[in-house]
Amino acid sequence: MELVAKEIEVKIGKKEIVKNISIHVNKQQFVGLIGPNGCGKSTLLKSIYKSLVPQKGMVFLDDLDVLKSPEKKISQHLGVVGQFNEMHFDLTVQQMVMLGRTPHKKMLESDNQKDFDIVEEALTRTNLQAYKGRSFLSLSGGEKQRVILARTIAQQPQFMILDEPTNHLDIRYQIEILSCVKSLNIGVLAALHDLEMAAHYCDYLYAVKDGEVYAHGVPEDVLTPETIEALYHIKCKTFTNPVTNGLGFAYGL
Ligand SMILES: Nc1ncnc2c1ncn2[C@@H]1O[C@H](COP(=O)(O)OP(=O)(O)OP(=O)(O)O)[C@@H](O)[C@H]1O
Repeated sequence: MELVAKEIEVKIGKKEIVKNISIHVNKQQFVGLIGPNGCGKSTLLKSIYKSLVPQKGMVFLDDLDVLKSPEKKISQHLGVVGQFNEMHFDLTVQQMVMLGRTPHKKMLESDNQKDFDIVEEALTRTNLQAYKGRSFLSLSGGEKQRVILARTIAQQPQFMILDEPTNHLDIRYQIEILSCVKSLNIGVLAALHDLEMAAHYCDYLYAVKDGEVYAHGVPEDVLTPETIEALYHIKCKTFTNPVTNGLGFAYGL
């Protein structure tokens, strides 16, 4: 299975936010979207997961036409961890994660042992076992973020879209969450701000600037000082991070 977005265009009012962007995510590939605040990453992701209707373009999961298919059908294959997770009613953490099973169930079908086992595994993967009975609304921002990821894991999608999944998370949890997502071995499309994390976890990157793809390729080819300087209007040097042995970045104005 592959996730393909073709020639997506989004205009809000008179402003062109996404200009003819195409994205390809292969089975089990971790693809990152990078770019400065306001360049259009969230808008592009929203138009791929149907939270927003693009003026032009197509989205396919193999031959499933995402923009024309019912929500439930799409949710059986595609999970989303959005940027804002506000809720107005309260559930326990376990009940929240159980919601991830909904796309696989018939109307009013009750939760069975398999569902409970899947929820347990999702809670374990996200380090949330101890929070099972807690009220979702009482959690911190970072804890809520992990619950939303657990819910999406319980959905068992073949593809996941994540909009800045490490927002709210401390450094350890940023690493844990991205490692957890990577270990799922599914196709991933994630907007990321941390370039070292993007270099470490992504197989392929799209760099977006002013609503257009400025560069794309493997992280070593995209994350050059020249491209980073052009994207963020800063000075940048790259080096080998002595702790991770991966790509490191030094920035300045
Ligand atoms: N509903 C809207 N009405 C007007 N402008 C909008 C709307 N939604 C998004 N925009 C504008 O579109 C541009 C792109 O926003 P978007 O949220 O896609 O950027 P982003 O790359 O995800 O940014 P960030 O890194 O800050 O999350 C911004 O200038 C934003 O103000």
